Amino acid sequence: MSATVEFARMNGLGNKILVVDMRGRPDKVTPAAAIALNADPQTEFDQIMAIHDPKADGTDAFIDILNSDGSKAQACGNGTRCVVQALAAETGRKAFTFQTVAGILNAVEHEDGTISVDMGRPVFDWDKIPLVEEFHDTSRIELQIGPIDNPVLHSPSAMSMGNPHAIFWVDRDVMSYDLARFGPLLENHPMFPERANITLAQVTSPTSMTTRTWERGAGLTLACGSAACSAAVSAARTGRTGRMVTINVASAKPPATLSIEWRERDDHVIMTGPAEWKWSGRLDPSTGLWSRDGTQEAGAR
Ligand SMILES: N[C@@H](CCC[C@H](N)C(=O)O)C(=O)O
Repeated sequence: MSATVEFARMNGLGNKILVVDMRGRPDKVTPAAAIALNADPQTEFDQIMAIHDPKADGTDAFIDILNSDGSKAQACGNGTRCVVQALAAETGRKAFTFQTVAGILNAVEHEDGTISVDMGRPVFDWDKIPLVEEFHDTSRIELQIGPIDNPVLHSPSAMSMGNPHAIFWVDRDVMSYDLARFGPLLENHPMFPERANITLAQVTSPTSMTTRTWERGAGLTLACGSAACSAAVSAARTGRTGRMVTINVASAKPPATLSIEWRERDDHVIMTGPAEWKWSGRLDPSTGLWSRDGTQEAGAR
């Protein structure tokens, strides 16, 4: 293996994250490397968060985000917390400013180890989410799945949290829906020209809800931070909750919650939750060949 970089296998509430240190290099983690890493049970992941040298004044790093199918994502809330934890452990610093293709993100690690990320402002314009069809009100768009006269899921709230989301409101346990079946149909529905992350949300009180997400480019994951933010914003926008909610991410491992505030004063969405380091290794960003620190264990390719 040549030209390797350090990476950490991390857990963002069940979201499987690889944080890859690409600082000081001009190249990128290739889609082929991402697909190869995801094909190995030991390194399979939902997102790669590749840390690059900063491109803009006042930022600490540029973060390139890849889904497990090799496609690019514009935002990843759970992965951003993992990046903060990795850089905080390395530098002793607590506050960071990142740039992604979607804009600037500020984040801070708290004394109790939880991490808050300012995910920026939600976007509701139909052509910026984007949707293929004009909707004056994207808080309830015409889209349904299942029998026409008795749809299983219908009328989602659509928005962008840097990346496209559709939130379907359900009134029973989110685990009781066959999201593995409906997810791919909805992710790739013609309504979403750039595909979409698909979330089921059950509001359980004016300050709490449970979510479950089929992620664009990654499929059924155990948690999705930007989806949790989108569900919180959409719930407040439609009068289902207030602007501060606790999200029980239905499949989170270990069970955990995210706190989301859609801040009134500046319209920004603040997500707070945990991140967990699992193990470290080195990988080749062009091929995905990898090895684990402290063992002879290595990717088979
Ligand atoms: N798991 C992420 C979201 C990942 C990006 C998504 N799959 C996309 O393509 O938009 C999160 O925690 O936000």
